[in-house]
Amino acid sequence: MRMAASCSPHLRPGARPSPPCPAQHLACPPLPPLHTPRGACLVAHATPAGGPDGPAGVPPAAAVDPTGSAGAPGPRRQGKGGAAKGGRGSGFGAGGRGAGGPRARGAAPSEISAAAQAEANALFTDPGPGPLATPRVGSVQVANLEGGRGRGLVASRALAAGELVLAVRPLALAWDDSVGAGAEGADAGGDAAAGGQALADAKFLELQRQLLARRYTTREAAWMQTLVGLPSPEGEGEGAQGAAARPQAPELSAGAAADGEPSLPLPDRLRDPDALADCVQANALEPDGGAEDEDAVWARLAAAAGAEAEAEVAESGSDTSAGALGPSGPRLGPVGLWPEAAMLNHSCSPNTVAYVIGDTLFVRASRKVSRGSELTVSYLPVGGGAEGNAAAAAAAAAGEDGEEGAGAGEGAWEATLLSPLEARRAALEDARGFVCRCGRCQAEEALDPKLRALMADISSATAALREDLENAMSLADADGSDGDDEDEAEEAGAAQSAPQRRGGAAGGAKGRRQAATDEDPEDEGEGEEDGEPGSWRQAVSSVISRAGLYLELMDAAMAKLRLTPAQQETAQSAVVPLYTVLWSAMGAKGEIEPRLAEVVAALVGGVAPGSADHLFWTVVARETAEILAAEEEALEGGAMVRGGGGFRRREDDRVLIADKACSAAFAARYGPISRQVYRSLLAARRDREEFEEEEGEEGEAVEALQA
Ligand SMILES: C[S@@+](CC[C@H](N)C(=O)[O-])C[C@H]1O[C@@H](n2cnc3c(N)ncnc32)[C@H](O)[C@@H]1O
Repeated sequence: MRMAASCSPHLRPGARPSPPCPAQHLACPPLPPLHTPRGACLVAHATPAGGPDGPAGVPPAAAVDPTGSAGAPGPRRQGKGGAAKGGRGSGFGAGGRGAGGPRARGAAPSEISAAAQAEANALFTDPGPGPLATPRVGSVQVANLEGGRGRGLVASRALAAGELVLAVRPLALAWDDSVGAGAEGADAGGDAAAGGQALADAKFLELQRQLLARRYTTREAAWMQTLVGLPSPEGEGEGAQGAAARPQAPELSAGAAADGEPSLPLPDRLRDPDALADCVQANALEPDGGAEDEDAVWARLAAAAGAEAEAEVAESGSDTSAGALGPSGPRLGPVGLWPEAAMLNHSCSPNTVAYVIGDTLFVRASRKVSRGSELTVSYLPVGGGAEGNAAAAAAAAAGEDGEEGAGAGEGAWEATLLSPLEARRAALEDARGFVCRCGRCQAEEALDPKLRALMADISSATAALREDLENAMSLADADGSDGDDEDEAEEAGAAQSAPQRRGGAAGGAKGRRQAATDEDPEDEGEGEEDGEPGSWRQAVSSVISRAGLYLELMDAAMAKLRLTPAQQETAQSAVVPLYTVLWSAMGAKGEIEPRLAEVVAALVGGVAPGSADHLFWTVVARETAEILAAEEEALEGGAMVRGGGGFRRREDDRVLIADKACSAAFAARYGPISRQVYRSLLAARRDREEFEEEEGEEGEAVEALQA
């Protein structure tokens, strides 16, 4: 069933209502069957505890031997196939109720919750190294898994979304800026993909150099002994037999302080260059988001600046330790070897999120995980449009083209979690030498071949549509600079939000708010909608129409089939990139479809909850809902609905729902942060976006003057 397509109002306080939408108006795309008028899935699209891999890809507790010795495989637990009660989004209210949260024997739940919240808040409010200084290991252990995946991390008790799994230090860590030569290579020739590969290669070499050069404690050396390498071309070493023969991993503990002096060299088996390269390739992790965690870094810098100001007022001249974070925001492109995290296997629908702050890798459960279930991380980027934002913003600040910046950061991976099965498998096989057998891959493998073919078609069509949209926007820029159609081009520029200009697929709400405010009601005639043949507006409209047609096709194909929830989710995630192109195209025309942002947020959150991309889209959906509410209020005071013992405006409900989804995404990534911290993170994001846009405009003005 499809929700009634709604028209995209032109958002401008005081504007007249948009004309009714003609039935065939493809700017109002069919939304996926998951998002029916029931709509509940937008905030609580349930996934079985432990994520989609719970029933399909993770051995049941009986098949996991938490002592580390291989156990006889037990019967596979079947997923219920239905929606788990209180799925994602329902377990974390602001203030960290944390029903399944940490419980220490004898301690009252409220005290634990307060402690968990204080710890989560400290990451954003403590000006010093605080939460970064002490490595920690949550309720997890290494276990031998069935299915040729070797060892993995399993939950030693039920975990709530947002619970800390690991906060650990690396044995080697490289950044974009730590490989000057590689970065130069990346710039050379202007080929973003080749540049991205050169940069990735330089960082992998840098990791090997660091591992060879450093000294190890006994425990660190034991970790290095146990890490796997890539399977040999002859197929020896890894796979089912190799997996059974892997040495037992050292105790998973944060007791690094008791390790003694690092005095040992790299273990002999890794002094062979091929073995070392294979080990790094199999175990290095590129944390989520393509940069140091942006929210945490900016919040910690602000906290440090506040502390410094206070100290100055008190004339104490105290050291705030802010220098450890670097003076200018997040560092880009981390890739590192965190040995404890190297026990995490990959899933295309992971149940943890891993991000880096300073050199500490934080891994948090991003869904509920049942006791004995495997914890998984994604080795692939999410691909929802948020990756590379920091890179592109930095490039823009340095006066470079944001899109190239993003491309350079992403070039190493050709597939993302939002690519179809074949592309994900090929990428993992190429880069990591294994065939992914996660729950999502298995669900997708079992899909009707015709549906899979359509998903593949849509994936290639999306790339073409994205290119067409980029060309249309260049046309708009050219029109503007020619002075022929300056207002339109300006509007198009404003309608593309900062993330979109940076090369992300998304158009944020703020840009459209700007476009809507700038728009003159008298300019709204149908004739101007699509412009003259060959105009950028017509090209954008064509992108919207074609995207709409593909969505219709997908909708029709899915309606014919009886899909399990896991199959439905994986099929729909394949159209997310198409939705993001559609969103950008509509944004370019100053149009807004709030359901579209909600759907993308929900689908990205279904695949990779707590990821930078998930947060990004929930923020966009929330801002969009706010804009809509403001618009409704300006127009007519808003439609009133009964509820909560009185009447409320319907649009306020939409804001509440979007806010709930957004705060759940933040809680999945950062733990049970307080409402106050959540709000300040949102405000800081908005400030940064505005600042970056201003910087961009200033940069353009300077360029124009220079020209
Ligand atoms: C970083 S290690 C993870 C820990 C590893 N299982 C071990 O025993 O050391 C990466 C290796 O785990 C295996 N692996 C990880 N995710 C997998 C998946 N989804 N499907 C199959 N094998 C996987 C592959 O052999 C891969 O090279």
